[in-house]
Amino acid sequence: MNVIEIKNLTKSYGKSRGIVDVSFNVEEGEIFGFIGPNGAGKSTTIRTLLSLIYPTSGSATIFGKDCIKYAPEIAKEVGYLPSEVFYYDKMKIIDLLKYSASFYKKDCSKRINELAEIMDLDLNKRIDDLSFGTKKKVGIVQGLLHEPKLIILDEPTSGLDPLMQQKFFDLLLEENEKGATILLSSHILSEVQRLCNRVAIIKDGKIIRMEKISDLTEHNYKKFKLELKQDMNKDYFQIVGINNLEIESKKVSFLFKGNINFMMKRLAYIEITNILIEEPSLEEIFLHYYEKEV
Ligand SMILES: Nc1ncnc2c1ncn2[C@@H]1O[C@H](COP(=O)(O)OP(=O)(O)OP(=O)(O)O)[C@@H](O)[C@H]1O
Repeated sequence: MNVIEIKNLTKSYGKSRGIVDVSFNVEEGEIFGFIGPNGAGKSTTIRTLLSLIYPTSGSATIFGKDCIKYAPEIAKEVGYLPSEVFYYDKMKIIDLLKYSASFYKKDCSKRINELAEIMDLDLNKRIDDLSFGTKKKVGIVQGLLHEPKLIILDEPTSGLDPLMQQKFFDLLLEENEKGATILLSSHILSEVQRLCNRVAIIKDGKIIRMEKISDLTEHNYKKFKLELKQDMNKDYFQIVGINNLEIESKKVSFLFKGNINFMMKRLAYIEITNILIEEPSLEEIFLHYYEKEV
C-alpha cells in the first residue's frame, strides 16, 4: 500500500519555478529519501503535500486521501519537522509541547518525557534561551510526540551535533520498526544512504531519478582506482559505462556501471602497478547524475 502518492505536482511561485511535474510514491513501512541540493524543490514538495501551500496543478494523497480535502484529518496521523523551526520565545519547552499535544485526542505526556530523555532536552527551559540545535530537538519531539503513522522530516539534522544525529537516527529506526513510514529530505547523502530504503533525486524542480539505495550503492556501480606503469591517453578509457573519469599523471579513477568481466579484460591489456575496486559513495553516484545525465 502507498502511504504517499504524488501525481504530476507542479508549483510555480509567480513566474519562478518551484517544482515541475513531480510524481512519486512512498510505500507503507518505507524510509524514503528525498535528495537534492538547495533550491531543488524539496521543501516545496513537502509543503504542498502537507497543504501548507497549494499546488498550481497535480494532486497528492496521504493514506489514500486527497491532501487538500482531508488536510485536517491527515494532520492527526502525520508528524512533521520543518526545515526551520520558529517558536514564541517566551514559552517554556514543556508548555509548548503540551500545547502541541492538545491537538491530538490522546495523552502524549509519557511519550514527551521519553523523547526528551532520548534527545537530552531539559523541558523546563524557556524557548528564548535555546540554541538553534536545541530548538531543532524541540521540533523533533514536537513532531513525534503523538506517535504518528507517517513522519515527514525536512532537512532534519542541520544544527544537531554528530552524537545527537546518531541518537535521532536510532529513534527514527525504532519508530520505523514500530510501523511508521518516513519521508526524509536531505542534501547530505551519507545520512540518506545510512537510513533510507529508496530515494528520489530532485534537480531544478524535477525528479531525475528514483532508485533503491541498495541498487545505487551495491549493484550498479564500482569505483576503480588504478596506478599505471606509464601515462595513458584518456581515449583508452572512453568506454560505455565509464563516468567521472579523472586522470592525473599515472593515476586513473572512474565509476563503472556495466559488465565487470568486460572491464577486467580491458584492463588486462595495460600495465597496472596498483588497483582498488570499491563501492562508490552515494555522493559520487549523485554527482554523476547531476553532471552527466541531465
Ligand atoms: N515563497 C517562495 N517564493 C518564491 N520562490 C520560492 C518560494 N519558496 C521557494 N521558492 C523557489 O522554489 C525553488 C525550490 O525551493 P525549495 O525551498 O523547495 O527547495 P529545497 O530543495 O527545499 O531547498 P532548500 O534546502 O534550500 O530549502 C527555489 O528556486 C526557490 O527559490
